[in-house]
Amino acid sequence: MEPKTAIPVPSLYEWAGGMEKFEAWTTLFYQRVAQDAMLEPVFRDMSPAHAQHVAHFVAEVFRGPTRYSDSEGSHYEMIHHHVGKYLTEPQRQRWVRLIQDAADDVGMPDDPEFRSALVGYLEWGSRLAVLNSNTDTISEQVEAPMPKWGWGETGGPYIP
Ligand code: HEM
Repeated sequence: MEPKTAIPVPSLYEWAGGMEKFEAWTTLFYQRVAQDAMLEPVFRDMSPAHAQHVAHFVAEVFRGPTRYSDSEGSHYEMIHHHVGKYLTEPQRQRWVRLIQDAADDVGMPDDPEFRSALVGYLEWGSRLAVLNSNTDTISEQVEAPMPKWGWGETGGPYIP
């Protein structure tokens, strides 16, 4: 019997379609945020580079290139952007809803394994953002490493 060849498991970044896909996703999302009655006031003063920075941050967490931490920020700085913003649970839920709709509309992979990992990350990250926003101090170390996210319990995409 032929031994099974091990197929390397792609990173979430690779499976999603690379940086262009992340940038298209967050660009569409923040265009919609700017038109959303609940979230527009929260993001009214965001920088023109905001959508790109969030794309590069999540791409790096999903094991893509280290563009965010090389030149745009760090995990500590990302947390710092949320501190003292006093975000609410309804705002978080709206953020999660809109970013998932944008994932559908830019054609992010919709297989169960990828979406399980994506939703898990968005729930985790958005809840931390709300927690951090409701304090005025950061307990995280300045040199804290970027988080890393993987496939979780499913272990990888379904490859027949
Ligand atoms: C996985 C979840 C999240 C990630 C990865 C994330 C990431 C980021 C990053 C990278 C920045 C800095 C952007 C820049 O450099 O311009 C930022 C800023 C910010 N985020 Fe988040 N964020 C998340 C969740 C949320 C949620 C749920 C909210 C609100 C409901 C929120 C509100 C904000 C605000 C208000 C800023 C500052 C905008 C400004 O510059 O005025 N974030 N976030």
